[in-house]
Amino acid sequence: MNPSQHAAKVHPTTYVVGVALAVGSLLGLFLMANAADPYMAFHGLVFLLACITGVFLLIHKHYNAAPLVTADASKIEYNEGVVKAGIIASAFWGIVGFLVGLIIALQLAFPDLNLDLPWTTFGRLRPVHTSAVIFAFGGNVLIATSFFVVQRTCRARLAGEVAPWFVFWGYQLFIVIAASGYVLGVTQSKEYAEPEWYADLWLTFVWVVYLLVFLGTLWKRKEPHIYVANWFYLAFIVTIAMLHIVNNLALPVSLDGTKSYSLFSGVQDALTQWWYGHNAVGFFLTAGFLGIMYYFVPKRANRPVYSYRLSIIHFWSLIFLYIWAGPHHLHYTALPDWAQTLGMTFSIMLWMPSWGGMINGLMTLSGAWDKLRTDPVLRMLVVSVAFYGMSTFEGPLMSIKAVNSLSHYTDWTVGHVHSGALGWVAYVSFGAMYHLMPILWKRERLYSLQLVSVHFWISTIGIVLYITAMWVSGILQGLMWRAYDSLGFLEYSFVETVEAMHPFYVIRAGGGALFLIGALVMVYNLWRTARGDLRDEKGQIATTQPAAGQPAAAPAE
Ligand code: HEM
Ligand code: HEM
Ligand SMILES: [Cu+2]
Repeated sequence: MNPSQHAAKVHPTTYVVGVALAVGSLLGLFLMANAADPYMAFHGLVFLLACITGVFLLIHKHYNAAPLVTADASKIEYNEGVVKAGIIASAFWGIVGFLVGLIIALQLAFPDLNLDLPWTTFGRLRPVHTSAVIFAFGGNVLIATSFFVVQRTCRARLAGEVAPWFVFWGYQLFIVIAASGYVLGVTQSKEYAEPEWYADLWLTFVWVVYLLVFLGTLWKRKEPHIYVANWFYLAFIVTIAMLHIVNNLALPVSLDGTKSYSLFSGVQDALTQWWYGHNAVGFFLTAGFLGIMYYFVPKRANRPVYSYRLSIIHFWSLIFLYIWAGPHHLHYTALPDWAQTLGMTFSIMLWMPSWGGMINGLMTLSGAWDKLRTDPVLRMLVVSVAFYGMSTFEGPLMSIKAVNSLSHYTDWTVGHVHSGALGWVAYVSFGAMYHLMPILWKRERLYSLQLVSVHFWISTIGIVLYITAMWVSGILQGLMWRAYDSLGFLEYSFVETVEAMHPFYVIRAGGGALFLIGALVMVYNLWRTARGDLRDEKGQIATTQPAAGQPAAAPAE
């Protein structure tokens, strides 16, 4: 089959998607014209524009389709375009998310920065930050790496041609609708599940297609064995679908308005929400990123996984234990006491499988520790695993009711979150992005390993400033709240405790700024790599890739 023959043949799914996009455009137009509130009208417009763009992309793809069968039939043509798009989106949303994080950190230190406008207040920007970093940055990293890893480890091209692109663009549309909604004040007020019912429905649809693409690729595999990274990715995709659907069960007030009411109320609502919230940590921020660890750490170190048996044991115990630990977010609330104790017990047990994963990741470097000296990308990956170990030690500690009575509601929690988020999630993502960049853009190596080192050190100092400031401020805050004088009166008024936090909030913002600068250095390095530039690390002169025949610079890995 030659390219022209291929381009002439229209795959039936192309028609189906084309018709769906046309219907979607009409729906968007209808909502724009008939919405019950201006926010729905705006989101109708966004949906309309997205569908029209989709039609153009479909037509473009049809006429520019690359031939799927190459001269060498034994070579598998991996779908790398969508992985590339995912990496670019990750870099973009990462910068947005870190920047908004820095802005809200500055707002806590200097409240005037709320600007007295509804759209720019802390309350609206905070969910923009959490969703941008977790779902937009983290989500795109997970989609991109899972699409890459499942193809390579199954030795099969990604299932579907339009479907993976639908997952990618559909997910970006969800992010835009969610974030613009927050700024306008559209929220159902469930932490990490703020988007309203229509955005939730859209995400459900996109997510099911994601699951089908992933399963379809596993199905086509030429490798009899399913590599452990895929187990973690699959657990992440399936469980997130379940959590998302149950926690978002709600009744919209009308089909053309944004507002809805949750099906749950009172303590049932709280329990469902934190079953969701905790397992979003367990399956989005942990299982998914463990999938990344299990592929990229062995690859980068060029060593096999330390223990395959340990990976299976810790996989099953991790997913079994995580799902019960949610009540540790509801200590000393109206939740029955036995449920709180159950949550605490499972959280403490969770320490073991978590450290099983950490040990497996770290010990994979046995015999390759020297590479840490020369390869800053591997260093980033290893430090991420160490942070994973640290935050999964701190978590079980904080779940103990006596400890939680001090830590709950304080900045200690925020510090715990960011040692996991910055140290583990972001670092393992950066490592994977650095590793993938030269492979996807067919470059000999990264533009500059020295710049990776610069990124590593700037952001490590940033993380340390962030989490130490939060430990001190959190414990100080907790102690001030519970201090009584000799007559039994509270020692401090609330505003005094707020004032005491100020210096730590300034330090945290400084740490966040360093983290953001580090990420900007990374984006620069990735961009130069994509362009094909190489930095001569000694002479510091930028050159382009060496021509054929010329000796290539020695790769540092
Ligand atoms: C430049 C980097 C970052 C800065 C300056 C920053 C700053 C902040 C601030 C100021 C808050 C609000 C804390 C409060 O309400 O008291 C926050 C919350 C949060 N951030 Fe970040 N952040 C950064 C990066 C990240 C990343 C990379 C992630 C995840 C991958 C993340 C996840 C979260 C989460 C989950 C919360 C909610 C915490 C809670 O409710 O306890 N952040 N962040
Ligand atoms: C064994 C593992 C872990 C356990 C047992 C655990 C336990 C806890 C506990 C007890 C809290 C405080 C609840 C409260 O007082 O409100 C908490 C909060 C949190 N943890 Fe962990 N943690 C673990 C690992 C992680 C990791 C690896 C991450 C991130 C990648 C993470 C992200 C969070 C977030 C985002 C919150 C804040 C939720 C909120 O209030 O908005 N945790 N965790
Ligand atoms: Cu939790």
